[in-house]
Amino acid sequence: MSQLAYARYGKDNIRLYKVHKDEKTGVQSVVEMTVRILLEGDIETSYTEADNSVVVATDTQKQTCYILAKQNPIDPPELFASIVGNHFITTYPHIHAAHVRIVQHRWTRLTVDGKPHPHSFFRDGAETRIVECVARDGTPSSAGSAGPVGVTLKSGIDGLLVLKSTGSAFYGFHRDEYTQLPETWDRILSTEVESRWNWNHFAGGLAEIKAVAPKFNEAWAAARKITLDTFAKDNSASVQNTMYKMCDQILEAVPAVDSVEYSLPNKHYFEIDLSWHKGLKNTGKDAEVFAPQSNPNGLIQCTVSRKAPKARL
Ligand SMILES: O=c1[nH]c(=O)c2[nH]c(=O)[nH]c2[nH]1
Repeated sequence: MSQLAYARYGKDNIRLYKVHKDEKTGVQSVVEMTVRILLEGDIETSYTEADNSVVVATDTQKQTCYILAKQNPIDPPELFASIVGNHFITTYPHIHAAHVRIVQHRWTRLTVDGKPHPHSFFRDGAETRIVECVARDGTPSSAGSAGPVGVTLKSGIDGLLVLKSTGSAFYGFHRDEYTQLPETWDRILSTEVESRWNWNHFAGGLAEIKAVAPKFNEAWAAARKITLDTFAKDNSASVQNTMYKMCDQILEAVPAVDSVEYSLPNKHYFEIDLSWHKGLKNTGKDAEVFAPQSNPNGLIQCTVSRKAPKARL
């Protein structure tokens, strides 16, 4: 008659903050994140037969997250996500996969009287750092997905809002009887960056991830710098071309990453013709006052992977 085709459950929106206190210097460092844990495994009977004996309560998952945060570093978030995921698949024989998503929020150290303040921070924007981790013991779940043993990691950036007031063009695009958009050689370009970089699979699981842990912050810093520098410096022919250049450079900079994804809304700023008012010039090279648009917006996406090596004949 019916069968359970998909089943995952867990705790979402676990808010977590950890402070590191350097007793010698008095300098404190803070990390704040929001965690989602979803478990898969032999949990079908909890849905179909009201059998709660297979349920690791979502409250237990939340408590575990706090305990693991106390016992382990939570930075880099890729490592902490893997520690949490690994815990669930190694502690419970019937749990075969743990999906852990971390959103890390910004707390940037304040500069006061020209010096970094030892314990005060500010939120310098809505940008977040993202980690999506899947830890698997290799056993397929009764109602869920299957995948290789080990840990799969995806890292990224969300909510990084950028704008350039020139240095962007869009011309030469296909024209037909449906086309109204004029070509432009100078436009405003604004987007809210959503990017992801997919790490080579960690078949060695947590031990392998611990061994390369410093790479994750380096990769995040490189991806962020490449994104911002390319956005600023590229004489953009289109969102498509600029985002491809970003992907290409991240693949070059981080050898352990095998693909990079971007999803970029094109946040339009429309020129306003004010010539009806005393002949005011506000279009083309005279454009100064624009109308920012909320929607609709363009949405440009791509995934760029490494070229497969040529097959030998
Ligand atoms: O960079 C752009 N890419 C497009 O595909 C597109 N389409 C559009 O109307 N404006 C733009 N800009």
